[in-house]
Amino acid sequence: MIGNTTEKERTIFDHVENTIKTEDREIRILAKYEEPLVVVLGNMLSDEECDELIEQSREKLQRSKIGKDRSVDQIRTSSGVFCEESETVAKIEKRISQIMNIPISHGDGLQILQYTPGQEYKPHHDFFAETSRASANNRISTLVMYLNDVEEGGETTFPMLNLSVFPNKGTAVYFEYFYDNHELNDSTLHAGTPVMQGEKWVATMWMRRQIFR
Ligand SMILES: O=C(O)CCC(=O)C(=O)O
Ligand SMILES: [Fe+2]
Repeated sequence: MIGNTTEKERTIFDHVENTIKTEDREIRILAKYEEPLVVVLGNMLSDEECDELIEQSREKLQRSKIGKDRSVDQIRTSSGVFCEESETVAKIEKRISQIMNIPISHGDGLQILQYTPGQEYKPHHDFFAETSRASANNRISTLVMYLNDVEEGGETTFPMLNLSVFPNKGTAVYFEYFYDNHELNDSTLHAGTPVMQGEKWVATMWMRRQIFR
């Protein structure tokens, strides 16, 4: 029914069964929130892949902290680094592209974040405000992959949906915000709550509407 505002919005993520068969891995759909679409995915990454991404990035984070003024960002207190290309990264990116249903050339690149106790990512949107230059090729969807188990804290919360996703090694949360209804986009507001104990590592892929790299 075209023009009927109660009609469900079209989604990018078009997987219907409980399993997504990518070229090299079977991903499980564990939970779904319908509008806006938020999907919790199991078996996204192997333990070895998670460990490799963490180890690669730990060294780079240490290097990037030297000499850089560690100015305090009020919104995001974690440390982040973009992955360098490697065989593992290429394999994971191919899988991500099949899950997110968008060519990987639309991606920002794989960003690794590390949170130590007390660190957090305050509520934010992943898309850019219409007034910003970056919005010319805005982000439309996100995949956050959990690279380790967190002892306490560090949930990804969606405060407008009253939804919390707990970090579990190898699982992921997907959400999208390219809807015609801007209220749906706005309701993808999300946060990484403070880590209470242990470390939290995530890998994030943001996809753009058009080719980005
Ligand atoms: O760490 C999290 O749980 C959320 C990360 C996030 O929001 C992002 O990378 O855009
Ligand atoms: Fe985010």
